[in-house]
Amino acid sequence: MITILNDNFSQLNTFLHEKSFSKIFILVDENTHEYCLPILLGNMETDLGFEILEIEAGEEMKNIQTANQLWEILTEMQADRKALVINLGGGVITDMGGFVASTYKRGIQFINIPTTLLSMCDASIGGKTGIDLMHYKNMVGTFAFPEQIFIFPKFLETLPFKELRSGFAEMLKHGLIADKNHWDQLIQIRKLEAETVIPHIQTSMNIKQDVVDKDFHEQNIRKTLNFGHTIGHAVESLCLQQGNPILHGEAVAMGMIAEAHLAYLENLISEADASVIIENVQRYYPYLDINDFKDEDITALLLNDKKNTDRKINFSLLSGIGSCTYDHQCSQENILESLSFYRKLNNA
Ligand SMILES: NC(=O)c1ccc[n+]([C@@H]2O[C@H](COP(=O)([O-])OP(=O)(O)OC[C@H]3O[C@@H](n4cnc5c(N)ncnc54)[C@H](O)[C@@H]3O)[C@@H](O)[C@H]2O)c1
Ligand SMILES: O=C(O)C(=O)C[C@@H](O)[C@H](O)[C@H](O)COP(=O)(O)O
Ligand SMILES: [Zn+2]
Repeated sequence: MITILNDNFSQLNTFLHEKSFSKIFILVDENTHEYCLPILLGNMETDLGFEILEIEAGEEMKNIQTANQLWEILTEMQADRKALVINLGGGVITDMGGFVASTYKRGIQFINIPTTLLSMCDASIGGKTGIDLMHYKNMVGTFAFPEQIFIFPKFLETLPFKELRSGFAEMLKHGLIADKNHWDQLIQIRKLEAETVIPHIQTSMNIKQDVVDKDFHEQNIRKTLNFGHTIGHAVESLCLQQGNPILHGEAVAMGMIAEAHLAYLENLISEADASVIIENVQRYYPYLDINDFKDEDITALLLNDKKNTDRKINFSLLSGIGSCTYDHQCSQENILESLSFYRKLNNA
């Protein structure tokens, strides 16, 4: 269940009061420790004891070493099966905290309190938890629902612009795959800031939740939430491998541009729709230089995508603005042409 919190966090307090947890473990990174934890602790009313678990910020921390440290700390602190993990942070924290909680002692309960735009609209919802393996994105993980998701949009007031823009990419994706009206509303936004995006969070969350409700384990329609991610994750992985990580939403924005062109090449959308999508995504995101990446290296990562079957790359591609297909296999020629198209945008 998703709840938008009042200023005094009363719904969270009721939740903590009604359940019989033994202890609370609050997972934060260094930034959510500084900016969000004081707000949570200032409003949280409970007799339960709590501990703060802090990790460094960033995608590079979303790995087995961090998970192992957290499992060890929970063990040393004698967290039992009635302990509650509160994930207070962005997608790295909700992915990591959900993964650690859903595997520790074969699963303890956790809640998500997302603090980035990306985690409010996307990562905190839907129960995908996980960590990266080497530079491969989200290769190890679980499907595990949080007990609750509590949204407090005012957390966005301290979020850096680049992070806000990263989350906006997933919102644009939600519009493109499922709701043209949402897309149309979003592209009216001239200046990305907390104030201009907050009114659109609820719609974006609902789109994600609706898709997940229909297909929790990603057997069919949930694959549409991966639009932009087949190429986007490959590029994000290569940047991670080089020790030069980019933000997830930046990779998704790049991936949506390349995959919009790919949908056109595969005769799924018109050239006019592809142009509208590409031009609008470009308005928000600076060009991401992929010239250092060879086609073979990108293709090798595409061949490891989680949506693949029988060694075939299954794309989730738009069939219009507001609709999306999945399990679409493209010609190798068109895949390479979509990368080449993206590279040329630099000089356009
Ligand atoms: N599970 C899913 O369904 C899902 C969906 C989308 C993305 N993801 C994953 O989410 C991750 C990206 O999430 P993200 O963009 O939230 O990144 P993130 O968790 O790294 O947070 C971004 C940055 O913002 C800081 N921050 C967070 N809240 C803040 C606040 N209120 N004020 C100031 N600083 C704050 C963080 O410390 C961090 O430096 C990726 O690993 C991606 O793969 C998962
Ligand atoms: O929830 C989903 O399903 C998504 O695909 C949402 C994506 O935005 C998100 O990045 C997700 O973590 C990608 O999942 P993956 O299975 O491709 O790793
Ligand atoms: Zn994503």
